[in-house]
Amino acid sequence: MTLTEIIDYFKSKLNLSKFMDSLERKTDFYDESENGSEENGSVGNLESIPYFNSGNSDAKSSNAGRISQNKDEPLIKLTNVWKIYQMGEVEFAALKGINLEIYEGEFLIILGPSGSGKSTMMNLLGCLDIPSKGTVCLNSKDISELNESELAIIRGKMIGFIFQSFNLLPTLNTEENVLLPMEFQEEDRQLARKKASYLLDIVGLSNKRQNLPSQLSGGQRQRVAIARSLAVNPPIILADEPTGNLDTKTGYYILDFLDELHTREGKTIIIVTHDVELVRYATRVVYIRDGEIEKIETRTKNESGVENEQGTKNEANLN
Ligand SMILES: Nc1ncnc2c1ncn2[C@@H]1O[C@H](COP(=O)(O)OP(=O)(O)OP(=O)(O)O)[C@@H](O)[C@H]1O
Repeated sequence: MTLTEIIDYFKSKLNLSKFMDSLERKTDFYDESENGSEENGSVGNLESIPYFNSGNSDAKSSNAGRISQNKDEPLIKLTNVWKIYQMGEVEFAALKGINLEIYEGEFLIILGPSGSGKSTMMNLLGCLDIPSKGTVCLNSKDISELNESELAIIRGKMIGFIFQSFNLLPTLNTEENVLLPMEFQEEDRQLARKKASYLLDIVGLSNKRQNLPSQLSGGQRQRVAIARSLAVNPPIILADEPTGNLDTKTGYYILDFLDELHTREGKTIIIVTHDVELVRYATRVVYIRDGEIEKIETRTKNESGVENEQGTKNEANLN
């Protein structure tokens, strides 16, 4: 296949109208599952299972995946956060006194050059690491006070990760990679398979369920990673350079996809990137440099004009 053919293939598979249709079919899917479960009696109480139980095609108004009791409380709050790496005798401060509040429903881009501390920040936001100083609160819980298994549970339920390198398990096929987080959450196997099948349909990979990651293109791997990140219906999607290893066109399909998740599903999307082009998707952009926040801008999506935190309309400095 030539590159153009691959892109055309993605276009046909990952088109937004199909995605919309899939979302709208969500209720039907759920109803079918529920009926099925009644017939065979093998599936548990579906009302307790997120993602497919909105019962309303307007997922945003359905509280699907909602975690904050109070929408005015930040979902994630960083207070005077420092991350200091120890290299023998030498200390290096990768983050220096970061204060940031992230609210449910934001599409936040954390933008900075190489070495500015983006991945360090992502690790803290995703509860993959704890700060050296200061506090990171997720849904008003200080993550430093949680033990490793509590952190793992919180991560599993609340955050879907999309990594630049996809982080798929090479020995598992497409479907098994998507099933993995559901297995960690000990979901019913039969329902998990239905969800995996549905998610692979959404991302246009139903015909690749048996393929190993090595038998997929970069864009397809990233779509598996997205399906996997959605498996447990996390309210937050955290992506580290999600388009970093993709060609431009495929990258935009992935971003449009995340954009739909934000708009249609009300997901909180957080992307760390060095790519200034991505700010067009953001409702807020946090610029970081040398471990510090340089400035924060509030944006109206898809407009070049932006507002800063004080509400003053500026032109974004895109350089
Ligand atoms: N484990 C570590 N030990 C020591 N220094 C580290 C460690 N991890 C990161 N650093 C340093 O912290 C700084 C920030 O690193 P980080 O990976 O967060 O940057 P980044 O903005 O994600 O960079 P890139 O875009 O190149 O991935 C860098 O100077 C890096 O060298």
